Amino acid sequence: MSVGVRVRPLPCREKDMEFTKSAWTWHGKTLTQQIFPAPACGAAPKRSTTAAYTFDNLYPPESTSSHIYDTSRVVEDVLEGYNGLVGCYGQSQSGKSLTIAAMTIHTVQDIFSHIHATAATTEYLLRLTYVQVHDEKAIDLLKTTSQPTLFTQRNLDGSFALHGCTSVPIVSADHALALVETGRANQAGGGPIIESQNKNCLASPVHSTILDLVDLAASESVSPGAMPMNKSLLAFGHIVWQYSHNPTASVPYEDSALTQLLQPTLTLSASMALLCTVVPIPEALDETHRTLKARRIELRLQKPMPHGPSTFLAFDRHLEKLISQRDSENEIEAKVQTELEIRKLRQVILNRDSEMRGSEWRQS
Ligand SMILES: Nc1ncnc2c1ncn2[C@@H]1O[C@H](COP(=O)(O)OP(=O)(O)OP(=O)(O)O)[C@@H](O)[C@H]1O
Repeated sequence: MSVGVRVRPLPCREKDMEFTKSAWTWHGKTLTQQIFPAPACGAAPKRSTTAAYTFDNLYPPESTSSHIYDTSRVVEDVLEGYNGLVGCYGQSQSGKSLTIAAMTIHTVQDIFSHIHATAATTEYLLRLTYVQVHDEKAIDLLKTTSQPTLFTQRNLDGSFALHGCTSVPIVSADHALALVETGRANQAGGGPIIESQNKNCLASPVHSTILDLVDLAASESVSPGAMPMNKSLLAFGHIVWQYSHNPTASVPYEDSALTQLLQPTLTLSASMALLCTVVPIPEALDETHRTLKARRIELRLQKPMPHGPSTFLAFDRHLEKLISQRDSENEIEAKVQTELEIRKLRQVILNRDSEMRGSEWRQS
């Protein structure tokens, strides 16, 4: 997993500019912060100390979002068949939403370029989910009707299944971006589920990969004394900390709604990029110090097992086949039989689009 830091351009406030000149420096992949402890009442000022942090990538204020995207490389891994997670965290107003929005645009554009480039040999079905975690409740941001609140259930194998989550089949990059734009919210995440199969062999396995892009809540919501304490962000941070310090211990996904949702991608077998966003202003020094404690994590990438043929992709393909069979049938009786099969399959697809959709892919 790569951990990168994006330093936001300074807000135009002269006093901050002066302070910052002496408080922050960055060079290569290292950010050095000068810390000025507040003097006790009536006491002489304490001497400042410095703290240096080195990351896989450091993006100074002039870095572009496309450069950040290119260096994170998660989408390349996803297109090779690994699950992936891109998460942004940091203090409020540090650029989390701006960064994740840019990453989303590049991601969907690259996925569709890849789909077009390989369309001769591979068939794809892309679906999009988008969920917000608020007050430990998962809310379906793509649900246009009532009941947007989702619930997770534990499967026998210990994994979590998300029930009733909408996953909309996506036809183009613009379609995906319009959906995300419509539902955008804080502490929200989701992304494409990509199913692919060899076009020339119906019996070949179907590969299914998930990419989650997550805009995490502001890091102040887990600072000492924060009320209410954001349980999901805290649990997410614990898992990341555990991966870097004790990677063989069992992972406490059950601790929060967010970590249950991210179970397929918040794992050492998935490709992960974490981006810490920071604002180099005096008020943010303490918060930034906490944000920057993220450390490099060694992954053990592993592709998810391919599915059998009973997947979304196979349903759609089978429906197309039945329709063309019905249209070319000469016998009226055979036409009716095929029509009945088509209706049955349409019902299955309709059901798939409602209740079980979310849980099916989470179980995969
Ligand atoms: N790299 C950047 N370049 C220019 N402007 C930026 C950059 N990062 C953030 N900003 C600006 O700072 C403001 C806050 O950004 P953004 O909403 O992305 O922060 P956030 O961390 O998601 O905030 P919050 O936690 O409050 O939701 C916005 O006006 C945004 O345009």
